[in-house]
Amino acid sequence: MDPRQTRSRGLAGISGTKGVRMPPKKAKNIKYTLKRLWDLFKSEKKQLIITFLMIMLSAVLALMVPFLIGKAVDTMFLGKSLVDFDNLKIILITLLSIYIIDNLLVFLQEYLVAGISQRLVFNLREDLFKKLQLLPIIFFDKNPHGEIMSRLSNDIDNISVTISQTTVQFMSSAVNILGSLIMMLYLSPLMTLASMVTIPLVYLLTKVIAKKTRVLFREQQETLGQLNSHIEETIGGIPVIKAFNNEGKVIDEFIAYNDVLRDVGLKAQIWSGFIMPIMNVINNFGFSVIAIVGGTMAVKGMISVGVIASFISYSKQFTRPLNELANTFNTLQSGIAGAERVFEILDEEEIRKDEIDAIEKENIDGEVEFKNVSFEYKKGEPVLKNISFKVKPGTNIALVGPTGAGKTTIANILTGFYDIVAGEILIDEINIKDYKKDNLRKIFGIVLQDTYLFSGSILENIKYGRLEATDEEIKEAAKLARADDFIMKLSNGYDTILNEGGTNLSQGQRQLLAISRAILSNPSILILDEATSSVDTRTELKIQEAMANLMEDRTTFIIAHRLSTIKDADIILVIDKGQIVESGNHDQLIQRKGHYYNLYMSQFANLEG
Ligand SMILES: Nc1ncnc2c1ncn2[C@@H]1O[C@H](COP(=O)(O)OP(=O)(O)OP(=O)(O)O)[C@@H](O)[C@H]1O
Repeated sequence: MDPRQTRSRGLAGISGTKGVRMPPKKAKNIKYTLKRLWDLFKSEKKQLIITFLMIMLSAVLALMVPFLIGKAVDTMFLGKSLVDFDNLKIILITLLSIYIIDNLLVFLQEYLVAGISQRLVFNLREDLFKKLQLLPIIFFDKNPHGEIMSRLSNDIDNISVTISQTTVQFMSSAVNILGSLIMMLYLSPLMTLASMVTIPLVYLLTKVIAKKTRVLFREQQETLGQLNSHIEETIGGIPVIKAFNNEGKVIDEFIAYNDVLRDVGLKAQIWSGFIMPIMNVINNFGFSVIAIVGGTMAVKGMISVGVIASFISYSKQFTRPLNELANTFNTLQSGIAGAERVFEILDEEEIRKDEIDAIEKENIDGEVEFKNVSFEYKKGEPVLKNISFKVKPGTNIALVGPTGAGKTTIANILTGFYDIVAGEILIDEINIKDYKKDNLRKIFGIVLQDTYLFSGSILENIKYGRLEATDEEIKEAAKLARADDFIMKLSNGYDTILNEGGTNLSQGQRQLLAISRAILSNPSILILDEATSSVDTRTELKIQEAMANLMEDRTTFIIAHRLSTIKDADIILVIDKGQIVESGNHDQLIQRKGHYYNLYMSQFANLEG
């Protein structure tokens, strides 16, 4: 069976090149990929050696078959009218035993290789998933999530199929080719020479087709990744798609990706499908040459008919693995394409490891200083320029400024989620780079506008703030966060199961849970992204009370949208185009009649009672 057909289930067999954005094709380093794949096999050395020994035994048995067939034929051509039945009986029983043992060995080989392949991809899958946890957030900004998932599922699947189908194939083909060649040479060097005429043809054909299919298989996997990320994005954005009546648009986009996938898939299959028919033609040509040479030799009395029969069998045993190897090469191309994509992620740069002398500080006061900090998400596109400020522990800092100014970015780099390009960020006079990563994470509590909640109970979701917290501590935190009221009104209370993303709660409720989480984690520095969307006044009041509880005695950065929050802040940093354009408290800034004054007049003045 063609191994590629087993893989073409579901979406995994589609692709093409028109209409849809395709990444530029780079010439990949096949040797490097093969070496990495080979390294994976090292842990399975013992099993591989056992498999190889079985394959050798299988091959020796298989090599005896044509020889015995030749002998059986010759029992009938003894020059007398009688057939040598005694001898024939022994030969036939031997042949039967060989067939049985050979098939048993084949079964055992398959069994062993299935184990090897499953263990290898099990490890690879685990390595890849662990790697994802070690990658910086910027990696996930750059790579669509559906595409990453595609590598974890489809590409790993491809590698698994390739390993299980090619390992035995390569070993047995090599042994069989060598063995039959020896037997052919032993039977008739002249006929062996004649049967070799086709080998350069086979070599050329494999090379040309493999080159073509490797590119196509890679293209196919890439398009599949794009299709998956389109699906993922579409499912995630269903409410928006429906609200704006954009079903037709996303369907059209899907069809475009699907078209491309079908075209590339088709091309890959057609090219790899060329191999077998062309091989058959070449083989038949080879057999004709052998028949002519062998026939002539038999007529001249140089060899017996039995030898010709044996020879033809051996030459079949010689060309069959050669054909299979050519075919396996295609499966290998698809596996290599998958492996390249998996290794690409495994080779991504991880978040820096803790230095040996990384600092661990138990009690953080919460003093924060930015010294000439610059930052860019994309090289050459600065988002923050030369930011400097210093705040004492317990200060309440409001970040204000037009949309896109860089307020969220300041929070992002403070937590160490992104590495800065220049300058220093200090917490309690220690550079955040010098802290142990775990320590740094514990310093911060973050409450974003759009809280991420996982599928699971409310209790588990709050517990995310501090995994070792007891149920009592969790409930205490929820009470302080004013979330307890609404939780108790739910039919299952704290055990209520949330959907992925917490979509069965209101936005206000989600934010109260986020505050509960932050209270539970008891951080030294808080980062709050105030919600812009309006919630009902009662919930709003609760959120404000909860936030006030949370902010008490902590250094707090608030990406502020409400006038009351801004007015209460100890310091307002006015950010514009990635720079601090003004700082001070509300009264000072109003008096200055600068940026803040203008912002205040345009956004808030009419709100004041
Ligand atoms: N993950 C990212 N990758 C690349 N660019 C980004 C990323 N996040 C933000 N930016 C860019 O950085 C700039 C600052 O964005 P930031 O989110 O910090 O603004 P903001 O002041 O918080 O805006 P808002 O008030 O709308 O939330 C914007 O131009 C934005 O396009």
